[in-house]
Amino acid sequence: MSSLLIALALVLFIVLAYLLHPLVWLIASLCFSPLARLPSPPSPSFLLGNLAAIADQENNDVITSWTRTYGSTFTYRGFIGGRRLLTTDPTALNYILGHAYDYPKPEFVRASLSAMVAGEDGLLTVEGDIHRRQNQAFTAPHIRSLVPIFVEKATELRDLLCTVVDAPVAPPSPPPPLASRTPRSPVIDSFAILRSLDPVRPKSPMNATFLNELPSSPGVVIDILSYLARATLDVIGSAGFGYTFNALAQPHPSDPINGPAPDNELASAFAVIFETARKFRVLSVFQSWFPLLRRYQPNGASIKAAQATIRRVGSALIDERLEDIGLASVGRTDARPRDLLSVLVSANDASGPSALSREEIASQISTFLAAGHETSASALTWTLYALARSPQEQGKLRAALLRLPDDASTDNVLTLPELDYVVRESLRLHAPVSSTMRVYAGAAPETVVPLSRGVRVRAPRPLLTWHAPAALAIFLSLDAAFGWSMALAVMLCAGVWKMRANPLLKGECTLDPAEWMVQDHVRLRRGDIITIPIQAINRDPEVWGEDAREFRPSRWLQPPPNTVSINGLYPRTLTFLNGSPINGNRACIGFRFAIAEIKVFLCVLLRSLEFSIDDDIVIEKRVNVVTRPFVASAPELGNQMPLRVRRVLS
Ligand code: HEM
Repeated sequence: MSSLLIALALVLFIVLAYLLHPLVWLIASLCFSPLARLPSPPSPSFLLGNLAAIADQENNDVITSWTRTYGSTFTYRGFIGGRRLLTTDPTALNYILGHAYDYPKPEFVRASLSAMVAGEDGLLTVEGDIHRRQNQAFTAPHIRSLVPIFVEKATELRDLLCTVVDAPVAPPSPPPPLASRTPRSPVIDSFAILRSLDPVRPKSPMNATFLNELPSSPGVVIDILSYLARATLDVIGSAGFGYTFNALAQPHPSDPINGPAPDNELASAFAVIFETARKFRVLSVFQSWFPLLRRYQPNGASIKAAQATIRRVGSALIDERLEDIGLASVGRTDARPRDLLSVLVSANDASGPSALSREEIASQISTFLAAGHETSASALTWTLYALARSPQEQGKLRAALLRLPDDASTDNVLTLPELDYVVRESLRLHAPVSSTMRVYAGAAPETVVPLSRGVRVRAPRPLLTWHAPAALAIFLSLDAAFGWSMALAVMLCAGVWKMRANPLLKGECTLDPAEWMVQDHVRLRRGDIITIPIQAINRDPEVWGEDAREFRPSRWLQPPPNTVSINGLYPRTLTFLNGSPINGNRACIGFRFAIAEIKVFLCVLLRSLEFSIDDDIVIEKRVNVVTRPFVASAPELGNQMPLRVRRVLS
């Protein structure tokens, strides 16, 4: 009987240890991680630490205020007080991002991303060898050939907006029937297409045929985010995997951001997955620490159905690509832009050692969508917002775009300095992905990250102070008086009380210079989490000067010398993450795609349309994977960007 009890107790202990080991790890790291010696802002909540402030950093600018108080490297509190390193130090960032395989995304971030991309094999989530293989297969030499798709979709959007502006009360034309495959146009390397597609513009107010085009025309307020979200969904469908979502052609989608094109099965399936992955719930915080809880999904059945749809459609798309490759090998092919999936399938030597499996390729479809749809929509939305707030900059850019020659080539547009400066400035100021995370997972249990700006570290205290002998004396006298168990209980209570009063554990930082010393490196223990505040780094006044928060494209004519320290893929910003190719590079693989898409859309839209924003509208940001706008006075209406749109008079 007693051996049965012991066995049961052992099993119970093992189960409890398994369930609670993340908690034990967290408490141990609170005491033993070298991060415990770094300053930390006060934590307003025991359970969620500073997570709420971090989530709202775009509006409250909390990181700038913390860096002003604690320096460029410090910690903040996560779940039950767990410390996370936050650094804007350029040397530390280059080091961490440049050693990508020692600093992968934390496990809980990968788990939530793979839930979003409906698979564990997407480029966003895999690490190490698998990532290396996929990266080799995923090259971007075909981005230029995709430009006609961008032009086509931008033109469709412009025409749709013109229709709305011309007839504000009439709904746009009904959608054409949905098809699963994009009819692809031949490759055209000329922006002459823009001229031929420019809509007829009124010559003067006297000749204007539309009331809206008179100079006094108030224009029409349009939620530009919903239109851009649908346009970029169409773009990634066509250019990413040759699939027609026809989202732009949907006249009145009920929820264009979260649930576009409801009668399109793939769009509906993605809407289910993304909506679930995006919801911030306290449950998600617990799920990130206790993997067992991830088995519970509030709408598990619909997620499974959505994943099955994505797999089925993905598989059919791969079959089509393989068929195309077969036709091409016997010389039966036409000159049309090849979508990214085609490139991936044809670059995949199925018999070679680094071949991607069918599942790995299929995962890329959802990866392209997850990574390349809302990011581009967000970037375009914020660029139009910035231009709407700066009519002068908008006018300058439009004038440059209208000066482009009739036979302008793709290169003429993509390298136009005025357009380039606006895109750089907008992506610096409004990075669609405003932060990311890494975890130290190197071979050594502890490591050192170099810093250029230094870090304050609490000076070590001598191990043996008078406290230790005093505590021993008290324990012995309590033991003599009341027995060892009572003595132990009293000592434990006293210990907990003392720990609560400890500023280190309370999360307070008095910054008393006597207590702190400055180091040129920061120590990390395996498992320590690092937050990379992309947006805060892009706006760092130490790098960009005191006007870092202003939209001033001309700063790119001669960027401050300091900015070279930010080794971004898109130079001098971290918007697409790092540009360092050493030791595994986890920067944005779709960066050329995104830049070309944004530039083409701006070129097509701004030549014909003018954007402004009413003075009484205050826009704030909500960050959930991607940064989205909402109207401060009407947050219940969800994400939107109401801009006033008018036609441009020639
Ligand atoms: C303005 C638009 C975009 C922005 C700001 C952006 C930003 C980023 C960032 C910051 C990362 C790194 C995330 C991390 O490791 O924590 C990333 C990764 C990635 N992006 Fe983008 N992205 C954009 C558009 C695109 C597009 C259009 C595509 C595809 C067509 C794409 C595909 C990817 C992929 C596959 C990764 C994972 C790369 C890897 O881990 O090796 N992105 N992106």
